[in-house]
Amino acid sequence: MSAGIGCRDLRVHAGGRELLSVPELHVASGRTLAVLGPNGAGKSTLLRALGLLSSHRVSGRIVLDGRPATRPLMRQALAAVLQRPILRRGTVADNVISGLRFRGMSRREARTEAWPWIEALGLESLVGRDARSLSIGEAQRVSITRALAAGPRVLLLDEPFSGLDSTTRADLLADLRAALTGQPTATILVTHDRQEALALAEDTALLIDGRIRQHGSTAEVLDHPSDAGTARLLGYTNLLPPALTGRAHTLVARPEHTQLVLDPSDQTDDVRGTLRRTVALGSATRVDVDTSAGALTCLHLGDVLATELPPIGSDVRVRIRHARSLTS
Ligand SMILES: Nc1ncnc2c1ncn2[C@@H]1O[C@H](COP(=O)(O)OP(=O)(O)OP(=O)(O)O)[C@@H](O)[C@H]1O
Repeated sequence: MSAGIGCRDLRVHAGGRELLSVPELHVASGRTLAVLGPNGAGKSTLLRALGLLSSHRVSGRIVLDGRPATRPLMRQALAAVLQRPILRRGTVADNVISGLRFRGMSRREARTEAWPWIEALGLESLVGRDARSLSIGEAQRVSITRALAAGPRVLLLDEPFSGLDSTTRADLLADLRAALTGQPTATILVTHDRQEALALAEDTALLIDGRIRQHGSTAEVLDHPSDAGTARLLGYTNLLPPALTGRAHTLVARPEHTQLVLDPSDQTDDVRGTLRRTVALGSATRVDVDTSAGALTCLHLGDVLATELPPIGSDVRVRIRHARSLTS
């Protein structure tokens, strides 16, 4: 294997059961992999095992830059950012340079080395602030800057954006992506949010029940669910079996691609069902429809006036504007 981090035949056991089984995975230096999965899928278990940080029973090989990974090698190579930022006492600057100081650099050298990262992550105005006075978004920005300033060969990110509001999260993701570009760092982001995968990672692996179910370029993986489990994870929550569509395979569709037909003169052959409920979501209206083969969720973007919608219990037609075919 080339520069980066990877594993072969990785298995993790705890509490008498297998939590994870990954035959092979490699993240090359300079690339970012998102590990996307639902709660309990084993994402953190995988991250900790790869970083030699696991307290569970782990078997298999972890490879770092083409060599079997050892704890001392990994300690030198690795930086990690967790869901909750853990900052030391002192200023923001003290925190950002702490990784470099730990590696024996003088304070002055460490500040010079860290400054481009402070600029890249937009922390100039906060450097003198007491780290304990920061908001969670600012604190997470500091812990990411600290990790980057240490010049890691491997960066492990365990849901670091999940506690942030959507604007803070989008800004930090964009800044981090720009900061990582051109760096010789293999980055792994654990997340349950496909938008984060899209914003940060060139590659994505879908992890469900401790197994990687799909792996490839992020755009490809997010738009090509292979089975009902991965379809759900990727937001294709409407399942349309052949009985409903007359097609050879089950189709899956996102709610935003599924709409009620509101114009009675539009007579295209659509899926038929009964309107169960409507929910105003502000910028969109959700409409739930019961069909002979299960429920469908429609999402009408923009304002749909209540008067435009048929009454609850009406027979309705549902149009699927974009669907994927499941072959397994
Ligand atoms: N010591 C343990 N003994 C038994 N099972 C465990 C132990 N530690 C973790 N698990 C189980 O391992 C599975 C994977 O946990 P893990 O934290 O890796 O999932 P995750 O994908 O990171 O989930 P989340 O998104 O909720 O953080 C879970 O079902 C969890 O209950």
